[in-house]
Amino acid sequence: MAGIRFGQVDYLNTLPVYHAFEEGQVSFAGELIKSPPVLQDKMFLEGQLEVSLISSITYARNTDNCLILPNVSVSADGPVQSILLFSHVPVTELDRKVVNLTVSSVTSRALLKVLFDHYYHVEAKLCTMAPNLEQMMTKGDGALLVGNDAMRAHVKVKRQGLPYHVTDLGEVWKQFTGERMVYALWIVRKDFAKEHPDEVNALCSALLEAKKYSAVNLPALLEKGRHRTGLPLEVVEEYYRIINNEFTADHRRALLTYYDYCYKSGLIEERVRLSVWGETDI
Ligand SMILES: C=C(O[C@@H]1C=C(C(=O)O)C=C[C@H]1O)C(=O)O
Repeated sequence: MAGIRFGQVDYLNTLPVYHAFEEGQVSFAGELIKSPPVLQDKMFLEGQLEVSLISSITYARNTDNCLILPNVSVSADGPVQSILLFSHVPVTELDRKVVNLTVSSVTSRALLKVLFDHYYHVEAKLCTMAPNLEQMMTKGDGALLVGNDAMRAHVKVKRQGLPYHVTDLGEVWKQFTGERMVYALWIVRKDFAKEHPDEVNALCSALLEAKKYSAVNLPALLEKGRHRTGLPLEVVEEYYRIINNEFTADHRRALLTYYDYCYKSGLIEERVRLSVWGETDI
């Protein structure tokens, strides 16, 4: 019996999927391993995890040994509230300015580049930095933050009345393409899936059960999210109305649109096909 090493990104947007596992309400044959998204991508690619939440762009860059698990993603249809560009000037004035991008993200860094290239027509100098709003804004004209970091920074900007422009990339992407945005996918290593199809099927069922558990136990999920992030309850509530963990035909079309623009911006080398577990011959 193979123990699945199952990667967990400890962000508010993935908690609706992991909550039931953490509570021991739903189980699978293996263990959860927590880390930030970039490290998670690395661990998965190095073979230290069999299944993981992976940034959408990382899947596109590594399709050879990856299969998407069906029915699950991290996405939002329009404003997402956790992929935020803070800037001293309006985005259209960031041409030739320095924008510091969090090291914690991959998909959103590529999304910003796509929007700069194809929507804003802005050529900024993009640097990467640790996710610290103050330092990022001191050393540059803009700062891209994701996940809990972005949400905490936004609360701080509002509370302290900091004079920053705040741009929600999910909202801009929707204005630009009319599509939702798929930020991350749950992926299994193809070689593992080939050898252990029953375990992978069981995990897919467990993921569906886990999502259902969160939906029917929403108050407990909200409380856990609030406690874990220190964010106000109403912010967590609003966020869970926005974050979507499905993976439908609309999500797939939106994801392929994102990959198309990433390709046009030179961020991926080939056009991408989506290989989904249970639908693709391996
Ligand atoms: C929407 C988000 O999705 C996340 C964004 C990621 C990225 O930009 O690479 C990776 C994992 C996701 O959980 C977010 O964190 O705000």
